[in-house]
Amino acid sequence: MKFNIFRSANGSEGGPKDPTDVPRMGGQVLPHAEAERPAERQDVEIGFDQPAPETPVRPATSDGEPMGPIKVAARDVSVFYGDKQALYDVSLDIPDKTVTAFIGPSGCGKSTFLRCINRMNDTIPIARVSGKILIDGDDVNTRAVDPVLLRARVGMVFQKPNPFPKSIFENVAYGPRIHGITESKSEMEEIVERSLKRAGLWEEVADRLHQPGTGLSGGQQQRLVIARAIAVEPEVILMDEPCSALDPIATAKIEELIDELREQYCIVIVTHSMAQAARVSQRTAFFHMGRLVEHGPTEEIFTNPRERRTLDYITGRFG
Ligand SMILES: Nc1ncnc2c1ncn2[C@@H]1O[C@H](COP(=O)(O)OP(=O)(O)OP(=O)(O)O)[C@@H](O)[C@H]1O
Repeated sequence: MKFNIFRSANGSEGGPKDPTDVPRMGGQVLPHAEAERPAERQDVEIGFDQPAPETPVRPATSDGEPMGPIKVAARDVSVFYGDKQALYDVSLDIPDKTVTAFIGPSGCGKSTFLRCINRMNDTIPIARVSGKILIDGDDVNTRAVDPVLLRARVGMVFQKPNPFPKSIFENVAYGPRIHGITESKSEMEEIVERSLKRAGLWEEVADRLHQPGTGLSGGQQQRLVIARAIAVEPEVILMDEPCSALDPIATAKIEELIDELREQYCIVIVTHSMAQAARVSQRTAFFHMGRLVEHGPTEEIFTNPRERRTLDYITGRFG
């Protein structure tokens, strides 16, 4: 099922049922003040006469492994926090069915750019975004797009696992229920089972679905959060340092899962770990001081970067 992220002409949403009584973003419950911020704040009118990029299948890796068509296209994206500019004219094509890693020193704008993709920057009162983010050619920064529906289409996984204080079952069923994906009990059970299986968690929780999600280990909680995101059938999954709070074994499981999920989704991961970027991604984008310095097949970025700054960063000279 593909969500229609656009509001209908009368202002109601064009997608599935979207109750406004439960503020949430990327599957995460939000304080009301944040969730109720007007969606229109970020609308931008910037000249953009380039069409959405063509979507040929082209190599993702230097040895020619194919990648999917372009899913997310960013054009001249800048972000300001008050008077301070955090991101400068970032243009980047992000392919489908591929893992793209964002790397760069602390404060270079990786998370800021990630949050542009599902309009999470809307939740930061002083943030202002200009430029275009297109998903399958649709500009996400227009009045017509409902950010809540957008965030179902573009799921997000955070650094710290954030299951709801509900049962394992309810954590996963929550999204499909509020989006009106199904009202049938048996269908919901199927969705929950399928999502937990895809997230590699089913075997570990099948016999305790009605126990609290918060009772799971950190790594299991992170896979539960991924199952929750998957349950609403997103097209893009954004991960902001998803393993930084996990031990090496839990990290390995999440990395394995990311590798499996890329067959189906466009995945973008922010990571501080160069080794992780090398292990899980096929494409890498290197940011420095708010600018996208270079991007390309991960292997090329790590073995033969074009820019001196990239070389210095990956060899540990700064960062
Ligand atoms: N909510 C905010 N309010 C004000 N400034 C912010 C906010 N979020 C980020 N910034 C600033 O924007 C810049 C980019 O921050 P961002 O978090 O995107 O970088 P990052 O590369 O993801 O860093 P890290 O790797 O440390 O998470 C930094 O200078 C940061 O201080």
